[in-house]
Amino acid sequence: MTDHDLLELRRASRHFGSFRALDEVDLTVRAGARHAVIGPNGAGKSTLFGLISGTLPTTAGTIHVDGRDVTRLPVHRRVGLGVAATFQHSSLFLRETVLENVLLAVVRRTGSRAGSRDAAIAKAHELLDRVGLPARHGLTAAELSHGERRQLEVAVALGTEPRLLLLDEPAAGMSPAETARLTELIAALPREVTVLLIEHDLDMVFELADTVTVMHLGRHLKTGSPDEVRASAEVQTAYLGTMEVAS
Ligand SMILES: Nc1ncnc2c1ncn2[C@@H]1O[C@H](COP(=O)(O)OP(=O)(O)OP(=O)(O)O)[C@@H](O)[C@H]1O
Repeated sequence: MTDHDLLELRRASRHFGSFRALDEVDLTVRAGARHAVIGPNGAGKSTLFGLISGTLPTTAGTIHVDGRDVTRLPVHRRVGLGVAATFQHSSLFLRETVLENVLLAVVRRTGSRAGSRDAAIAKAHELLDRVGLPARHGLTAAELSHGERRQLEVAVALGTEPRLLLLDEPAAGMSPAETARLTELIAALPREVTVLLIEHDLDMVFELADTVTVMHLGRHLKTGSPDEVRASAEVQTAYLGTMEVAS
């Protein structure tokens, strides 16, 4: 399960006009990894996620998931292959209940076969338990705190039974207590779920990640273990004047 490459980008590029937001990026994510992507603002991290999830077309290069070329597949086909994402801008249905939000994802994955609704509801409750929102199922998503909404987004993403979970700044705007809870939640995910995480909170990154990729100015700068990345002079230089790599 965890001895192969789940995601492979080769020379993946995204240009906006003449601007190279992502420039020939190679990235390999092992199955079962907790792999973080970090880099200063504008490094191309969100663009990279857009290419992997399918919300942004690639200008050049290829993307493979489990050996299959997904470069030109639309988002829903990638979801069907097990790629799920949470984004910086929430995609929750705010007027629906917390349970309905998760249920929609579960049903989208399993289909709405007669007799399967009870199982889907049970699954949705199980996911809400897992993300720490068991008592919130009857509230609308709008009634949740910011941190709880991020937890719900993770439950919605898990509802599609992903093999690859993309988390785009999940701790953005969270209190330290909420970040700690979210970190625990991600750490407790089963290894069948490979996690690719963009995060500015470097404490969270270095606590969770077994592999860290550093992006800079649209290019891949370095991939290594947290210790290798922390010790890298080129990484320190890239961050100079923006933020420090946590020690
Ligand atoms: N639709 C667009 N049109 C033009 N330029 C864009 C577009 N989207 C992103 N960019 C540019 O591409 C570069 C990379 O942006 P991206 O959002 O991927 O960076 P990031 O590393 O995620 O940054 P942050 O940490 O601030 O979220 C930035 O210079 C950004 O201004």
